Amino acid sequence: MIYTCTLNPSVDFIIEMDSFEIGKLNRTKNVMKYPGGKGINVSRVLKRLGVDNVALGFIGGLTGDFITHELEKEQIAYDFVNITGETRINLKLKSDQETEINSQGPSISTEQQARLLEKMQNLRENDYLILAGNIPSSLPANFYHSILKRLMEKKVKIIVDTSGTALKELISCQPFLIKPNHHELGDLFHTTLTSLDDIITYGKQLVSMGIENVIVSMAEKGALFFNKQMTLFANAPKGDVKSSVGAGDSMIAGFLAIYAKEKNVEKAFQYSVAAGSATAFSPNLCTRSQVEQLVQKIQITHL
Ligand SMILES: Nc1ncnc2c1ncn2[C@@H]1O[C@H](COP(=O)(O)OP(=O)(O)OP(=O)(O)O)[C@@H](O)[C@H]1O
Ligand SMILES: O=P(O)(O)OC[C@@]1(O)O[C@H](CO)[C@@H](O)[C@@H]1O
Repeated sequence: MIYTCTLNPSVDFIIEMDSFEIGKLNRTKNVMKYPGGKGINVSRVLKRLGVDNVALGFIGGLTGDFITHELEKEQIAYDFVNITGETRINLKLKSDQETEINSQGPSISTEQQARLLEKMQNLRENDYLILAGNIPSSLPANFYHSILKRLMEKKVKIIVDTSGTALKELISCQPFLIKPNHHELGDLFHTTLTSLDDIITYGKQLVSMGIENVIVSMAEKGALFFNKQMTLFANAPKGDVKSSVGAGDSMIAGFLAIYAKEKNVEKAFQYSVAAGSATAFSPNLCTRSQVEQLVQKIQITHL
């Protein structure tokens, strides 16, 4: 089974405006709200790609009810820990540019933390667990690390999509897959990566440090894939970007949707880039038919 974990889910409130001026009265053209948070996005895209999965994490209040209701409509299984606080609302402003305002989120008690860790004890060998998003400030900074340590010996395949210190300390636990973007890859090594050659050097370094598979996304410049056997480059198709929110999450879902069934990393990587771009070209997350239309446009080059 595939599990996603979202420590700090959100209701993503999307506001479209013809123009947006700070300090002025702005009127909306369109507003939409979606269940969000990185793991929840992965769950939603996986389901659209025909892959059953279970969403884990913390949820609370009326905003939490909205999320579970939407997941039920999409027939996505979940097993959240209920918290007393209210799940956050994140604002995504779309005019000529995209502006995001992500809230801090509710605090989570030690008892609630323990309940999530307990649920994770049910995971078994060859299950996949996606840990996606930043760790909220009310949780210990090493919360992901504690999860990985518990699940490593059970041979659960762990996918991590986070950044900064949380990502750095997980490298030694040798996750199955990580997906930094090229800025996050540079941050890991305290540098700024400007050329493809630099990105390749540091991507390969992560594999030599024990990470099985690494995808480095580079927005409209495409993506790179690294493992012990191969280094691949994929172009990103051209299109009209509607919202890049969830593009990275869709890449993870796209990769796993193929890998979990076929164990073919090259095909999984191609599908991953198609899913990322299909989401960038959609107002919210991609659909299966959008991904399948784009996948033929993604060329994979062995480097
Ligand atoms: N402008 C774009 N044109 C085409 N594809 C894009 C564009 N922006 C993003 N993508 C697709 O989405 C993938 C992920 O994008 P990006 O590198 O921005 O990831 P990210 O920083 O994790 O994204 P996010 O945090 O917005 O989810 C890219 O590899 C590409 O396939
Ligand atoms: O505040 P975090 O946890 O870093 O990011 C949360 C978030 O921006 O990430 C998702 C897109 O990847 C959105 O659905 C959500 O609002």
